[in-house]
Amino acid sequence: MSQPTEHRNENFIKFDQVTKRYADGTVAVDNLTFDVAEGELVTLVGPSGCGKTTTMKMVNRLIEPTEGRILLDGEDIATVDPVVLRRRIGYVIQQVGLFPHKTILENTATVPRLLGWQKAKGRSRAAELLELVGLDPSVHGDRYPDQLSGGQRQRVGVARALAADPPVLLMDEPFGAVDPVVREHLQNEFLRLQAEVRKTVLFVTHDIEEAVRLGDRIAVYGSGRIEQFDPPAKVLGAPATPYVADFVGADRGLKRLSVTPIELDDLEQPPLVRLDDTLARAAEKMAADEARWAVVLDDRGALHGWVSADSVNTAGDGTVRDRARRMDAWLPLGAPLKQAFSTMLQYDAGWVAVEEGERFLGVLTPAKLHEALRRSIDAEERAIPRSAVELETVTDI
Ligand SMILES: Nc1ncnc2c1ncn2[C@@H]1O[C@H](COP(=O)(O)OP(=O)(O)OP(=O)(O)O)[C@@H](O)[C@H]1O
Repeated sequence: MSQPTEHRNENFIKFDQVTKRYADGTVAVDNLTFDVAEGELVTLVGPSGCGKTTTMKMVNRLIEPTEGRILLDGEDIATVDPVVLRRRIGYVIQQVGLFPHKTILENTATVPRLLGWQKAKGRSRAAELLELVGLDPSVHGDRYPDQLSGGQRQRVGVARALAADPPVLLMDEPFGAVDPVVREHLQNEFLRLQAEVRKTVLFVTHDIEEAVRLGDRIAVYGSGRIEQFDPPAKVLGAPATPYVADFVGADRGLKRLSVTPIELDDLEQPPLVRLDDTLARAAEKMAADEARWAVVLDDRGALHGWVSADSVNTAGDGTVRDRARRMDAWLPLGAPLKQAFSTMLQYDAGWVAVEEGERFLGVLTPAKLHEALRRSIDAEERAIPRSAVELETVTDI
């Protein structure tokens, strides 16, 4: 199902000077030009009435442009029969529109059945899809839509849109009607799913947090126009216009936490001791670094926990194993800073260990996290690597 990225078409969906003027004269979309790469997830974000839905519905020809062309994989969609076109495009909307008198399995198999698949093949494909979106077909498959929660119904909507394996997905506020906790859950699941199926996705939302979390790139809409079309970190770090800065909000520094990865240069290197080291040896290492604690690694070099200088100094003979405390707060390199921050809070810890595979790389402290965030903003504005940013002052927390 996945597309080989090396052959990725950089303009899989192409908007070429597209304008939509409704009969009453409203210009919903004004001379829009942008490209979406194959396998890319682009979020369209902006206030109500700015033209996001109109943009999206022109792709599956529910709305026809007044001027300009839209190309899908090089083909002008105006020349394609809309019914044929829509088979290549999955469509997920907020009010999922499941058939109330059909079971979940039958609902999911709707498109394969329309395409003339055998019933058994359609059902097995539907079961596969339900599993993919996190619903157990043996539990939920024979239920009816009103026997599912709102979040579960949205998942069925996604499964149904994927059923005929279309290369393109259009999603119009698909998670807009569920509460924030369920929404975050659905977003994470959708990201996991997208990593697997690699569809080319246009995703409409009015929620900047959602746009940032999901998009490979974000199109920030003003009235009928795109004000900025960039990756999330760039939109947050270097808003192209005062309008975008205002739209992404004063707390954009905070939002950046979720799109800024932990890098090797962000890590501190506390003294390292092994479980089998003697306490005397551990005390020596910490004294040499004037450190109040050391990270404890197990025999394989993976994180075991930590040991404090106090507990080592006051002990007699023995090994670190006797005094070490377990520490489960660790993250992989590249995890977002936001995850590091919430892990620190969850474990009430002054640091988190960062690993690659099972190899311990160093620790991230609150001061380093703050520094990484400041560097990333500066780096984005000046288009230089984060490690190249010189900070004038670094606040110790
Ligand atoms: N059929 C129509 N006739 C006239 N004007 C329309 C029609 N459909 C939409 N519009 C207008 O076009 C503009 C863009 O609408 P659109 O639905 O694309 O916006 P949107 O960004 O998706 O908004 P929302 O987030 O509220 O769904 C709005 O001013 C809207 O009132």
